[in-house]
Amino acid sequence: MMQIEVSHLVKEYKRKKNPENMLAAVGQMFRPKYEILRAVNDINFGIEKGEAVGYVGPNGCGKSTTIKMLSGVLTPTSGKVLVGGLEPTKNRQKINKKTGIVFGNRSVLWWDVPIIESYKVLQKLYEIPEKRFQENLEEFADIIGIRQLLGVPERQLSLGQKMRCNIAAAFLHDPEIVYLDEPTIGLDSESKLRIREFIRQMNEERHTTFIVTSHDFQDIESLCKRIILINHGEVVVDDGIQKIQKNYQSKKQIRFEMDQNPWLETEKFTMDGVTILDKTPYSLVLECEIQKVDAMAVVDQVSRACQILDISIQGQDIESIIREIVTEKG
Ligand SMILES: Nc1ncnc2c1ncn2[C@@H]1O[C@H](COP(=O)(O)OP(=O)(O)OP(=O)(O)O)[C@@H](O)[C@H]1O
Repeated sequence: MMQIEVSHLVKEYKRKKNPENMLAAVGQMFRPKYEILRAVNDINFGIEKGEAVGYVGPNGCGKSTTIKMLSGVLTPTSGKVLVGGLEPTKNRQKINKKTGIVFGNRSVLWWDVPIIESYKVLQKLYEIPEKRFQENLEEFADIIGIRQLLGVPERQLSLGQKMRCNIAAAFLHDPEIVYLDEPTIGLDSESKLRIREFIRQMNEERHTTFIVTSHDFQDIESLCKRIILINHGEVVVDDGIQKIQKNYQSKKQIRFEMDQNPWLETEKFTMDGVTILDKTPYSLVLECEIQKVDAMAVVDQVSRACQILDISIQGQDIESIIREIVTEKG
């Protein structure tokens, strides 16, 4: 059995129609008109225990709506969600104990009491045995770097410190599944790295399942092996990152170091499907369309015109592949 099972999931929101003009706006005050927005439209996927999945897509595509249904905050309009075999909306307490949620732009800690006091409140709320609480605290303190922060109220912490304390808070009750919503948004690179390292460790050592929604593809690439791409409330791609990179790649970059650059004065490369991205007297960076031209044929062409000193070939990064898929299908 999958740990998370989503089948034919649909969520519709009923919302007031935006008036087209002033007159309509006045009319709306007396007799409001509503429209139905289908934010999630027949979504299906399964996630196994211990998987780390990137749940990505453009603004407003339905990511948060899905996560809210997985955590039991929202009831689906139709379709089914099962988390550990339970329907989240009907088992809120059990689901809460199994899961943790981290919002990059929201805190679950109290503003003006020391972090440790907030943690103790969570300990009571989640009924965490004292021994386990202390063990977790001890383990997290160094990995995510919060030892010195435990006695400080949240209001005195920097954004990065605050976020690290919030992440640790989400793991105190040994959740089996953790939803991360933009976990590193707005953070400095040191905090980003620390947070990613901590999450990776939880995934590897405790087999915690992760669903990560983030617009930062470094989060996704460093944490997840699989991506579910959503657009307009539907799953567009659901596959391993490496497979997506292999199957959807449309371009490659080739960088040459050379004794002298024969294309220095020209704007165009001599082969169809190849564009010059950058050039100096001793280097040339080309972009090749995979469908049109073979990278080795390009290397061959360059080697006829000059002496190549070094070559590196780079595939497209996952962010630009995802962007292309969204533009093509959207
Ligand atoms: N409470 C609500 N009432 C009405 N419409 C809503 C509500 N919440 C979300 N929506 C709409 O549903 C759609 C999906 O929103 P959702 O928040 O799930 O997107 P998202 O993928 O999480 O976006 P983002 O990347 O910007 O966080 C959007 O068009 C949004 O305007």
